[in-house]
Amino acid sequence: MQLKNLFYKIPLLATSGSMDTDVTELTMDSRRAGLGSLFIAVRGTIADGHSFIEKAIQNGATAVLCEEFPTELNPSVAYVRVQDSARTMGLAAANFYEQPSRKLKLIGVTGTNGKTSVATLLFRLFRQLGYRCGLLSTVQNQIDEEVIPATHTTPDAISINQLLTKMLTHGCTHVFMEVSSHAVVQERIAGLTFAGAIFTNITHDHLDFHGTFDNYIRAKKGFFDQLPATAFALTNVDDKRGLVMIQNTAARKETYSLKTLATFKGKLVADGLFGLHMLVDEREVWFKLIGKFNAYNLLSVYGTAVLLGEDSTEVLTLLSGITPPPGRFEQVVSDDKIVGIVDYAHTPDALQNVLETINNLRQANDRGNLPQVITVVGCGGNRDAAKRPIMAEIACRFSNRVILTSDNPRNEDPMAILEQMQAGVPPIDFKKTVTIEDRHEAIRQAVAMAHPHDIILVAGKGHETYQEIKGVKYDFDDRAVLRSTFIERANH
Ligand SMILES: CC(=O)N[C@H]1[C@@H](OP(=O)(O)OP(=O)(O)OC[C@H]2O[C@@H](n3ccc(=O)[nH]c3=O)[C@H](O)[C@@H]2O)O[C@H](CO)[C@@H](O)[C@@H]1O[C@H](C)C(=O)N[C@@H](C)C(=O)N[C@H](CCC(=O)O)C(=O)O
Ligand SMILES: Nc1ncnc2c1ncn2[C@@H]1O[C@H](COP(=O)(O)OP(=O)(O)OP(=O)(O)O)[C@@H](O)[C@H]1O
Ligand SMILES: N[C@H](CCC[C@H](N)C(=O)O)C(=O)O
Ligand SMILES: [Mg+2]
Repeated sequence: MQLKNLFYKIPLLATSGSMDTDVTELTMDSRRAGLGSLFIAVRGTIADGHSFIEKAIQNGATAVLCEEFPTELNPSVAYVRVQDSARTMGLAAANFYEQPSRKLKLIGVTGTNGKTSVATLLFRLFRQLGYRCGLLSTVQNQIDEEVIPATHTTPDAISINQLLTKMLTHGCTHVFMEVSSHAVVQERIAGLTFAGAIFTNITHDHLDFHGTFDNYIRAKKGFFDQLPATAFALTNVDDKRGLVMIQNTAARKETYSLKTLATFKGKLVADGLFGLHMLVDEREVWFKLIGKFNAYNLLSVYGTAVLLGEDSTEVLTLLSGITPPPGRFEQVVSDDKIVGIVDYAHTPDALQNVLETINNLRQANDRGNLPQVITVVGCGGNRDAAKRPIMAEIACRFSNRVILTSDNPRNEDPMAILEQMQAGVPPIDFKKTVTIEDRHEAIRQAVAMAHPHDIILVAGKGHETYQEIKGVKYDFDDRAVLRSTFIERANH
């Protein structure tokens, strides 16, 4: 595609060289530039893409998109200067791939918790309704049957447009994607045309990246502010910030609630290990998902399907048979009936929700004793440090025993993270808390502490199959470790 077509309707500040230059691919990484590439220089959190312009040209880039021209311009290269190269990258990627998001129904899900759950439920529901669908999620990307590993919750703008194009080629009509707050701030969704957007909730997370809670709210709201008038914006009005999200959107405003009047109204009748018993728009339904938070997820999925024109009865019938995504309240039970629960709760709110759910589900034995709740939990390195003591305190408040351990320490010292967690343990709970850096050993100890019918919550990693330490991803799967430890126990 010629540069001038690539920048169709995109405001440019200056150009140098020929706008007829042919561009064969887009890249924001000089190491990936090849012959005919347009290299997009983005200012990142660690490096400044502008310092790699020369490298990209050496690797074959024939055009450069940047916010500042290099002091020396190469006469055989075309340069384009813009106000914001990350945003322009999104707009240009949409032009380059001929606006794939406009050719299908793209639904974005944002919120601190529940994005993967809602996007995956929608994907599964719409496949059962007979559509070919795409999914962009933390767990994996999917083009109908085909699974493509995910590196991010929301990929970069070039990858999104490439994936959408592939989805179109495979005949997909609906795509469900998670929109992380990082993605909004870094303009990974610029240039996409959404048919609908969903807000789940907002609580403490990622303050390392956003600085303040207000900035974090603004980031999420930024998604709704960008929506076109043709889209719908479906928000959870039971969340304190639910209405703030849609305050300035041009999209059609729709709401869901378990507590108050809303476009889609639900009521929780009962929840237990069987799942959820709800009234949805006055109709009685049983779902297989566990925990009150999933009542919200299901209601938003139902609302979205109805807003997309699906028959409400068929939607409820299909939804009642749907199972949760991997690593979300996933149960691994030992032969002697110790209940292991692996859950991706990695924020204070999610941890509290999942532990409250577990506490509500506990049933006393014949002698009137309640089973113990043993929680194994850690907090990620190079991520929000403020949540560490809070999560430790929550684990203590809702558990009989707590084992603090590692969860992707990344480039931080694992013991330093654990010390920050320990700072949140109230003195009264010192006795029931231990710290075991090695996650495998931590799970082993939890199993050793457990009696039949006790519940072991292993929180934070869910579907993850690795433990990331100093840039290396070691194989690690909470579910597999629980299973093998249960077998070891049975053999002793
Ligand atoms: C903090 C963060 O979001 N970082 C993302 C960001 O990287 P960055 O700003 O650090 O990039 P950088 O290393 O400073 O480099 C700046 C630019 O120079 C370029 N470069 C760099 C080196 C070189 O030799 N040549 C070159 O061209 C880079 O390609 C980049 O364009 O832009 C990159 C490209 O899009 C992302 O891969 C990267 O995600 C990192 C790996 C990451 O871990 N991100 C996490 C925090 C994240 O985004 N998480 C959210 C989910 C959160 C949630 O769900 O709760 C997500 O959407 O996944
Ligand atoms: N609607 C919800 N409200 C609160 N907590 C939830 C909700 N849905 C799921 N959770 C909890 O949060 C955890 C993560 O859920 P999920 O993976 O769906 O969230 P996410 O928003 O995709 O997370 P991430 O930011 O890592 O992509 C679940 O394992 C569960 O414990
Ligand atoms: N999408 C989140 C996932 C956190 C999962 C947890 N296991 C961790 O590594 O902190 C992030 O990248 O911050
Ligand atoms: Mg997710």
